[in-house]
Amino acid sequence: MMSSSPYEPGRDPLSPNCNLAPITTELDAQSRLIVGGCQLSELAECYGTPLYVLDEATLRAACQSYRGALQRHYPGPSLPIYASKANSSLMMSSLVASEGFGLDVVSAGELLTALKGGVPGDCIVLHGNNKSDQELLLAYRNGVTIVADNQHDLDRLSQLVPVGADPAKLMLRFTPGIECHTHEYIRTGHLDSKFGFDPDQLESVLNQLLGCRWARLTGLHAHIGSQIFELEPHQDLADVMAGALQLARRLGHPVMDLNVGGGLGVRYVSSDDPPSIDNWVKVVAEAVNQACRSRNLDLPRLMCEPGRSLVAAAGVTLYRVGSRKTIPGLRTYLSVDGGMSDNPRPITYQSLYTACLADRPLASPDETITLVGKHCESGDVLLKDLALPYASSGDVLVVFATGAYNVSMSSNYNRIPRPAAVLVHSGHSELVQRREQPEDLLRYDVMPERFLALG
Ligand SMILES: Cc1ncc(COP(=O)(O)O)c(C=O)c1O
Ligand SMILES: N[C@@H](CCCC[NH3+])C(=O)O
Repeated sequence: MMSSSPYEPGRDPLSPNCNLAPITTELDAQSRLIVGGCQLSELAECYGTPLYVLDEATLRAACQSYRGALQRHYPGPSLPIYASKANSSLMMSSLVASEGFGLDVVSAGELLTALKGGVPGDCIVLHGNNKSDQELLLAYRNGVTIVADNQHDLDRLSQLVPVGADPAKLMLRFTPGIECHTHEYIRTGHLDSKFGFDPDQLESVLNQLLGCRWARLTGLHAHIGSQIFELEPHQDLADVMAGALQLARRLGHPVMDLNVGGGLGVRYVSSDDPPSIDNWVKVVAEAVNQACRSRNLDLPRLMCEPGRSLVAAAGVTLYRVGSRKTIPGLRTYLSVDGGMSDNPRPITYQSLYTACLADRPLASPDETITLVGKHCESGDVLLKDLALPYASSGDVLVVFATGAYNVSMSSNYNRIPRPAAVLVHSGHSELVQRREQPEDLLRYDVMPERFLALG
């Protein structure tokens, strides 16, 4: 049996998305795993489990790779924007802002988190295919750019912006009609998508916005999907978007922003081999540059919206091993103290992960187990066919690359409290999200009075 250790020294520290583990991962003298200078099993002891751990150096390395690559490969202005749906918190908002990033939000909750985390309103864009009036107003009042996804957005905004007041800053999202290979739930660029205007509608929407006082069109947006390893669809997108930019300018909109979305994939298992951040940016930047030059267009400000590739590799989740059940000749189930409520990706997208024991990452495996959570659901499987040294109750197990779309998609299924999250850096750990307690889950329950009267 092969060891499934994610400890891969020497992989690309400049492109965290190409690594299984955070870039600061190392072993101590007893071959126990250390991340950000902190021993993982000590973090589990100190903060309890399940525990989300985020490595600050990995987060900053990913941000700096995007920024550096945009500056190197794109001759015009640029602004990377963090897609905060991947992992939204006050700390993340503050960290990406300090790295010169803007931020993309899709709800009032994410928007408040960005603003309170210190991201200036004019560096935030609001997405969403069904924005509420409250969300539109909160965005408008804070100078946030609103990405109009459909006619409903335009109709509502035209009512909400006070007559004579500053116009809302608007981008138009359209579906570019580009297919890519990823799970069907996370594809967005094909025509049969709930997001964005149909490309055939673009001209009439652009005409509709000409001369309107309540909106100023600043840019165009498209996003083709998530966890994509191919580069060609992004090149095709650049060409489609440059065509749309040409149309908008010809019709009289002095549009300066071109937002090509996110989508760069990450390495979850050793067979995954995504492009590096530098390569992705280079291909996108060159394609936009070339598509604009061939149409004689002044270069727009290039915006991109990475989510997963910025945070996935920075995160690991720590669990404690609990019960085991062996069905002779069939399978051994090993249970941990979390599961589909803290990581719904395996049950939602059949996503694969890599895991090992925190204190024995290099030990030879003794058995192949199925790693399951504690939820009342047979599909609550975190990893199938995981080769591990024999794990006893109480051992700390690490699942890698959980920084993206784990805490942000977590739930309280079975009334299980959400885990705490800590940030690690140079041997220090800081709490960035408190652990929920069972009592917290009752906070919004209301017992109807007539039930109380029944005693
Ligand atoms: C509009 C938009 N921008 C950016 C992203 C971020 O994508 P990713 O996490 O794949 O980089 C998404 C998610 O797919 C999205 O819907
Ligand atoms: N939640 C998805 C990605 C969705 C991207 C948002 N449009 C995932 O975990 O892969």
